[in-house]
Amino acid sequence: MAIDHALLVTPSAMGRIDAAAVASGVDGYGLMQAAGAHVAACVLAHYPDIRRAVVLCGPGNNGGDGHVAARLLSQSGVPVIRCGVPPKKGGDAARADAECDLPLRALDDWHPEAGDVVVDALFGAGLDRPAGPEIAALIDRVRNADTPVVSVDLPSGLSGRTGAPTGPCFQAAHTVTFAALKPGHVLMPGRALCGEMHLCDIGIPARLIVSDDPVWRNHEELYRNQLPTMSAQQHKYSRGHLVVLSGPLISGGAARLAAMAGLRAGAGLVSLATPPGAVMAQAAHLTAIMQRSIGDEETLSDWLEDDRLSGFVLGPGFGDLEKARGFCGLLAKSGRPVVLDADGLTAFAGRVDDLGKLFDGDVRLMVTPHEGEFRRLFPVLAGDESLSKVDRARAAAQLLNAVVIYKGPDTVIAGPDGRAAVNSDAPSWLATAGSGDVLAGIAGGLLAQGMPAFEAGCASVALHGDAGRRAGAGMTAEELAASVKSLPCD
Ligand SMILES: NC(=O)C1=CN([C@@H]2O[C@H](COP(=O)(O)OP(=O)(O)OC[C@H]3O[C@@H](n4cnc5c(N)ncnc54)[C@H](OP(=O)(O)O)[C@@H]3O)[C@@H](O)[C@H]2O)[C@@H](O)CC1
Ligand SMILES: Nc1ncnc2c1ncn2[C@@H]1O[C@H](COP(=O)(O)OP(=O)(O)O)[C@@H](O)[C@H]1O
Ligand SMILES: [K+]
Repeated sequence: MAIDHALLVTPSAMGRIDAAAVASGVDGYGLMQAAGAHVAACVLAHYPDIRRAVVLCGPGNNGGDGHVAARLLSQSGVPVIRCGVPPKKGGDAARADAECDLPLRALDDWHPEAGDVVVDALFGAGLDRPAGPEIAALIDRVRNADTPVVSVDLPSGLSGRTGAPTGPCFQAAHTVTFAALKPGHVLMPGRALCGEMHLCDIGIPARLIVSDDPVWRNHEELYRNQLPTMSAQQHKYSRGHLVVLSGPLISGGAARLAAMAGLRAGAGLVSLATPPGAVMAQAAHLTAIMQRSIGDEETLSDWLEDDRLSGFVLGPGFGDLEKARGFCGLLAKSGRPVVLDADGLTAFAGRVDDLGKLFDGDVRLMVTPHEGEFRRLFPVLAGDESLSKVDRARAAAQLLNAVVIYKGPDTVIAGPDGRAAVNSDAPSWLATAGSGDVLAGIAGGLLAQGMPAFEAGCASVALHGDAGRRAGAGMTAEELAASVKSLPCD
């Protein structure tokens, strides 16, 4: 069976999929056997020098997978100790426990030795509250002994829905999960707590692995059909004219980075709208990028009469928050797509309702907050610990009628219609000054070419990561902007 690596399924949806598989005739105990076998195989493959497997089993089906793994590891010749709590009666886990003839010791009946590998089968999808003191002490003991951990489905203590620990949590070296990744495997800090991920097929039919609330890993199929294409009939104006609103003399570099990235993302023309006092300084740095002196709302209004201007980036290095609000109002009224980033976002801290009202109708606002900017704009959402990053981005997208690119190592792209994607494979060296300006420019470049906002958001984040990989570790934002690759030809 081909696994859909792009679909993220919440633990509760996974429970329904599991039930549907069993209802359709799949043997539930067979699924547990397959799950346990994958776990045992992972241990054997990654720890060939293992001296002893310490399998920690919880009361539910996660523990059931552990009982199977313990039996198979033992049959492979690995010394195994099995610790845990007795399984709930009557289910698959109880059967797996009965079929394993290793004694089930108490949870604390284990003293770390060199060569131990822990198999963490305490809690998976069923975790619904913080682990109690006994589990907390065990997690501490494993951590202090520096024993490697292979977690079954999820590191025990981690919420598969939010990616946040509910209390004490294992740090796994490997996590073996089944049928589909869960949001907690890709959202931070969950992704880091999982270690290396292994997604395994246990025989649940692909047609059943669906979700009524899908979240995707960011991947090409989400946006490929909407990417701008190039053909012989085109001229530069038909490829869009992106305008980046530039700030004062001292901070013009951010707008230049965005402009260069927009050009490389395929906009036919890119102009900086520069305050008069900064025009000469900018001119010294520009070649392909054009410039227009725009000092106030009146000159901007006049320029907006040119309906070939097809997209705007407002915020990088912009500085003047009041002016940013005024400019944003004019851009909104122009009916064209706008990317708000950095100072363009801070300008609306405490005023998100005003921002939402500016952009009603078709979705043409994109906002690109990092964690701090998100917190400034949406303090209530940011402070609600029951919400995942995906939930927060979706709620923000609805409040603003915008596509939200909520940045970080686990960038979430969300639309007001509820569509959401998580990008978790960007290189960590994107965390460098000016990198966000480049992302805003890519997004502006794609929107200026007429790409719909959600797809443009997903594509921008992917192109940004690709550019980072191409530029390599140690890159600067200038090199990142220069590494943005223009789009495929048709
Ligand atoms: N999806 C699939 O297709 C397949 C899934 N499989 C496996 O099944 C796993 C899900 O199994 P599961 O539903 O039995 O949940 P699991 O995580 O074992 O928790 C069990 C119980 O623990 C309890 N509990 C919760 N939190 C607690 C806490 N902090 N401290 C103490 N107790 C706590 C709570 O019970 P309660 O005490 O509330 O009665 C809960 O119900 C999944 O992760 C995967 O490994 C495979 O077998 C193959 C097929
Ligand atoms: N650890 C990380 N791994 C991958 N990408 C990251 C990481 N940290 C930051 N990024 C990305 O780098 C960019 C930084 O943007 P931002 O914080 O706005 O920086 P700046 O304001 O300096 O341009 C964002 O696209 C973000 O998603
Ligand atoms: K686990």
